[in-house]
Amino acid sequence: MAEAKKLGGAGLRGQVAGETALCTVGKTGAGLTYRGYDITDLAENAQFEEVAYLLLRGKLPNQQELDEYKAKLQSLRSLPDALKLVLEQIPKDAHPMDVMRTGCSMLGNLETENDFSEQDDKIDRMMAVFPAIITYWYRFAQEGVRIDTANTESDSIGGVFLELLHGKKPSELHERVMNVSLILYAEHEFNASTFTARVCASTLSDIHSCVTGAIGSLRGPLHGGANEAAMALIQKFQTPEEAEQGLMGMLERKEKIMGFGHAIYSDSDPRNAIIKKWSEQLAEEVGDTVLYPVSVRCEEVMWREKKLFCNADFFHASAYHFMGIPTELFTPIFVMSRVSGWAAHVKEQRANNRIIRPSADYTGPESCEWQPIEKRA
Ligand SMILES: CC(=O)SCCNC(=O)CCNC(=O)[C@H](O)C(C)(C)COP(=O)(O)OP(=O)(O)OC[C@H]1O[C@@H](n2cnc3c(N)ncnc32)[C@H](O)[C@@H]1OP(=O)(O)O
Ligand SMILES: O=C([O-])CC(=O)C(=O)O
Repeated sequence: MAEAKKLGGAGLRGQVAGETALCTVGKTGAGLTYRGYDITDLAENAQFEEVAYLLLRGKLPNQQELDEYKAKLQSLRSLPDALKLVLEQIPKDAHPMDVMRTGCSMLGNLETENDFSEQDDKIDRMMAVFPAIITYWYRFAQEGVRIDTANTESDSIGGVFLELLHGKKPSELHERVMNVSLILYAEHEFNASTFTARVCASTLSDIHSCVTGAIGSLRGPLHGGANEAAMALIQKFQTPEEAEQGLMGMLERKEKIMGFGHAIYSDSDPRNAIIKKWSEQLAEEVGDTVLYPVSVRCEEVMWREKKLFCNADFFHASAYHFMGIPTELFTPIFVMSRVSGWAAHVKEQRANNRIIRPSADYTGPESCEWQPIEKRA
């Protein structure tokens, strides 16, 4: 087992900023658990809804609880007319993460959380309606159609997303891969977007504000946006040899390679092996002879040259692409999943709250003398 990564320096790295019972990340150099369950077991055996229930309600559901939870989510999939109207106003070339942010914020105006006793219902509603928000806007902006988001054959969040996006029930394989992907992305301790949510929660703000802020943090290419950036990278190359040459040049120019490295893991991200396996299977299904081999070569080169490994985002890029998902929708899928983790953290923060307010080392000027405006340079 690898040594734990040496943590220090800027970015609050290595500093404990609170407690959580939700997740461990890289505890022995690798490894990821949600409430004590290993990510590999969850990805192999669970439905995403079971994992969301585990995070949000504190235990794995029994069959009746799972059926009731899924039925509840199914009943909450329709969009309010006022939200549809807002989505229809958003430019067709907007970034879908901005659409998610606006959609979540508008939902908070229409269905405001007035009291924390309402938190579970508000969270269930967000879980149910996020796939509807993004696909309603996308299909309206791209095709001018107004889809009925409440009416689907699929009953899983991943299946509903694919069905609303493509206008037909997905294959079993695609629904399964979406399910695995949503499980892998659901929770990751005090990552940047979750910490954003917790800081917001610590002021006793409402759940929609916490999640809207978290969406903004997830959008950046150093965090969730890396899956889109990884797609842009691998699409540049036609062969593994071209990829090798391209990467060597980027490394020489000291460019960041998106989808590689991690703030906590030292030598692997346990989510990578899982999604890589599914990406390979999807590559076989679509007869791909370019993107998957290019991705594998990128992985080899980065490890050989820099000891940098693929994080969760890298093989998600090819996997999503093989399922016909447009690149700009990759990070919104992360939102559809991570809302479960964010919301679980908000609940945890609220249950034992103190406002999060660290200190800073001051580096500015000392004791300046006041200058009237006419005397200033
Ligand atoms: C789901 C997720 O959010 S996973 C993360 C997704 N983000 C990405 O894939 C973006 C690319 N990766 C990165 O930018 C970084 O690895 C981060 C943001 C994930 C972690 O950042 P840090 O904790 O600061 O990384 P770390 O301390 O390990 O960096 C060590 C060195 O490796 C370099 N490095 C780290 N990742 C990369 C990379 N992907 N490409 C090139 N160089 C890198 C750093 O620049 C640093 O070099 P330096 O010492 O010369 O400055
Ligand atoms: O933990 C992190 O810093 C980033 C990450 O992998 C995640 O949020 O899934």
